[in-house]
Amino acid sequence: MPRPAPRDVRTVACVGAGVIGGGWVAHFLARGYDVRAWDPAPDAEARLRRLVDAAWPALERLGLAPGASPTRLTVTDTLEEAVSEAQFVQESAPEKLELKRELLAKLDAATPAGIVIASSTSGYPMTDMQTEAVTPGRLVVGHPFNPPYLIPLVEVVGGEHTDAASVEWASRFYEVAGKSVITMEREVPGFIANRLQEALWREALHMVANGEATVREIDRSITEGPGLRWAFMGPMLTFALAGGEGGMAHMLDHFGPSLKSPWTRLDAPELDRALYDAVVAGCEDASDGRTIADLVAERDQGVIDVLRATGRLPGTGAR
Ligand SMILES: NC(=O)C1=CN([C@@H]2O[C@H](COP(=O)(O)OP(=O)(O)OC[C@H]3O[C@@H](n4cnc5c(N)ncnc54)[C@H](O)[C@@H]3O)[C@@H](O)[C@H]2O)C=CC1
Ligand SMILES: C[N+](C)(C)CC(=O)CC(=O)[O-]
Repeated sequence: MPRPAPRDVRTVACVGAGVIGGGWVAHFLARGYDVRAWDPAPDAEARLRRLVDAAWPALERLGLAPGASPTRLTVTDTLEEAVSEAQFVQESAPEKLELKRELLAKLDAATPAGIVIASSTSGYPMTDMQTEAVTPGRLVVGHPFNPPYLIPLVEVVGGEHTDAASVEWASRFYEVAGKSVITMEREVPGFIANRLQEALWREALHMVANGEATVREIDRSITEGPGLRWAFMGPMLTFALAGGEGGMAHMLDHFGPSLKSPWTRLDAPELDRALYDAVVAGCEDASDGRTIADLVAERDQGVIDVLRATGRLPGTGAR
């Protein structure tokens, strides 16, 4: 099967169907693709269909592509059946390097020649994952954000043995499929957004471990503060405005020295039992009795509201 033009893709395979694989399945179904999914867990199909059913009301509110339907999902018994007729493959298996290496090699062997295979990895460079594949030139990273059916961004990057044409094809395909793409020129562990998120997360864990802030305060500090700005203006331009009429130059002259202040801690905290328990208990407390399903519905509505308010609601994806 030759590599189709991105616009001509009709069938997508999703391998690994947990939180992210399931989210990709929901996204591709809503965009009008036929989706073939495989996951080795015995309860995977029931879990996946529950996830799609829970996401569908939000996707209907956003607007479905013509012909989009959950009935266009086929869950297969084997990996080979999932990918044998796929025109694009999205891998979303657990974040374990050896597992990713073996799985990507299996996918490479089972997927028709030339078809692009993307990994959802949240941090491994493709160079480290493509070591066992016979044709690594078509393997790319396509890093999504949870839930992939609502958050537009995908970070796309190849490894040392990836063809530039595969990276370009994947970027174009994701755009056709309704995503907002950053195509990275070079590999950076954690890509762009996770490198930033992890810095914030690391400091949050330090604060919980040291009793400096509660989970609830940490979350409010973002949702009532910088998070409101970040939904439409990133941290760079936001800080340029901190320099008043002098813009970023004045901001750097004024606040640059504070980069060396003790707020910036470079080492990750030890994730020991006490910190683990404090973070889990803090999240339970901050949930105020809401279940995970309640929080998912609340998050989905919140993301839709923000996209709508900032004029970024995606189109229905008619191709
Ligand atoms: N959870 C998140 O917020 C995000 C996760 N990711 C990435 O997505 C990938 C999947 O993560 P999650 O969905 O969170 O994990 P998950 O644990 O929810 O799902 C993983 C799924 O993979 C299945 N699986 C296990 N072994 C497998 C194999 N050999 N082949 C295929 N599937 C297999 C499991 O049965 C499970 O359903 C990881 O690479 C992760 O780094 C990326 C962005 C966000
Ligand atoms: C927690 N995580 C590192 C797996 C998160 C991501 O990779 C992206 C996201 O959804 O924030």
